[in-house]
Amino acid sequence: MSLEGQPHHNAHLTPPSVCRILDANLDRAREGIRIVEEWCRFGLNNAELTNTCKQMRQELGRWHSAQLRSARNTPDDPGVDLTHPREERRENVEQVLQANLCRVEEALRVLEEYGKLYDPDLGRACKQMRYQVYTLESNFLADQRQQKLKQASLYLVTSPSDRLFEVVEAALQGGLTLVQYRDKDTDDVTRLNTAQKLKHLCHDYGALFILNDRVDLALAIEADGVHLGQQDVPISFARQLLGSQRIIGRSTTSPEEMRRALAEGADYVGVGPVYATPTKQDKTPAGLDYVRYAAERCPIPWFAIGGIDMNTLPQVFEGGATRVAVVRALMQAEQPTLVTQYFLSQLAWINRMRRRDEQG
Ligand SMILES: Cc1ncc(COP(=O)(O)OP(=O)(O)O)c(N)n1
Ligand SMILES: Cc1nc(C(=O)O)sc1CCOP(=O)(O)O
Ligand SMILES: [Mg+2]
Repeated sequence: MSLEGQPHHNAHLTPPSVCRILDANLDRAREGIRIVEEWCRFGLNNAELTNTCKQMRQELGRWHSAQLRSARNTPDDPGVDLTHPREERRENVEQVLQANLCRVEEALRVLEEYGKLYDPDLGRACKQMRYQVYTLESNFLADQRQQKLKQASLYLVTSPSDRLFEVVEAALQGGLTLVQYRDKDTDDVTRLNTAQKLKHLCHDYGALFILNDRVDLALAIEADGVHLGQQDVPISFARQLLGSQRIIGRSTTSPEEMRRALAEGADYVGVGPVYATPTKQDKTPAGLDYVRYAAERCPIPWFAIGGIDMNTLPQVFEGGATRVAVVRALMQAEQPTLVTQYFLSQLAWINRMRRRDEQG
């Protein structure tokens, strides 16, 4: 496009069929961006992402000249009635967004290639926008992950079990939104396969999937993040490999460990063990005093962990916890869906109470 906003001087020589392709894909890209923009605005309340979308829509609008619009010939378009059953089913917001980001990327790629026949600047602009969409997609994913982390109040840390998938799925059906795969005793092939399957299961329910200890495997299976203890690799090392888009959690047992985890950029911390637990026998309990400390001082999401079950939950609440992580309470539950629902309802209640107290 020239400085005066006029298309390239060869534009009028562009064949009508190419103009039709450009017209259809300008529409497709703008519609897709609009769908994503609505979520950035109303779902995420994120002004920066909303603005990026808006600017892209406006730029595409500027390219949609009268010449391209007049090439439209909907009655003769054989693609109008073609749909795929997969396009008609969307299970959750993420699927809507994924599908539309994909649609936008494809449309921009088409515009980039055919656009060169209309005006080389259109090809260049669309290439740039395509990269912007990739960046948007990863910022967006990161934002979604952080939102989900903030909203999660119950965290299931798994233990080896013949019912592993059954229990995790039952808990997801009960509303669980955060799962960590933890198996200290198996081999890497099994760990990798299990992690892969669990990730898909969690994502089918819109839940986050975190891997315990292993940054390499988390990267390989594109997990949402990794959980690292004091004896695991440093957060800085994990951050270098995983980037800023993924979640890194850190176990802490004392104010000093919490201070370091915060300074190192952890996204959340484990606070415990609150009580002695057979699941982690070698760790001395930090007790409720440390829970109270976290309640007063921790500015990021923190999960009380260690010996938490339906009986100890009220004391943990009294200590100020609003999020808990459990192993046995769910892994050994006969009815994990019901137990999840019980925990979630208690956590929702305590969170309501805390918010009410904060508001005075
Ligand atoms: C949520 C959460 N908190 C703490 C831990 C414990 O991590 P770590 O100290 O590295 O011990 P292992 O789990 O690796 O035995 C956790 N996994 N999750
Ligand atoms: C894995 C783990 N980490 C802890 C910590 O304090 O860092 S306590 C713990 C085990 C928690 O198991 P349960 O819910 O069965 O008591
Ligand atoms: Mg560990």
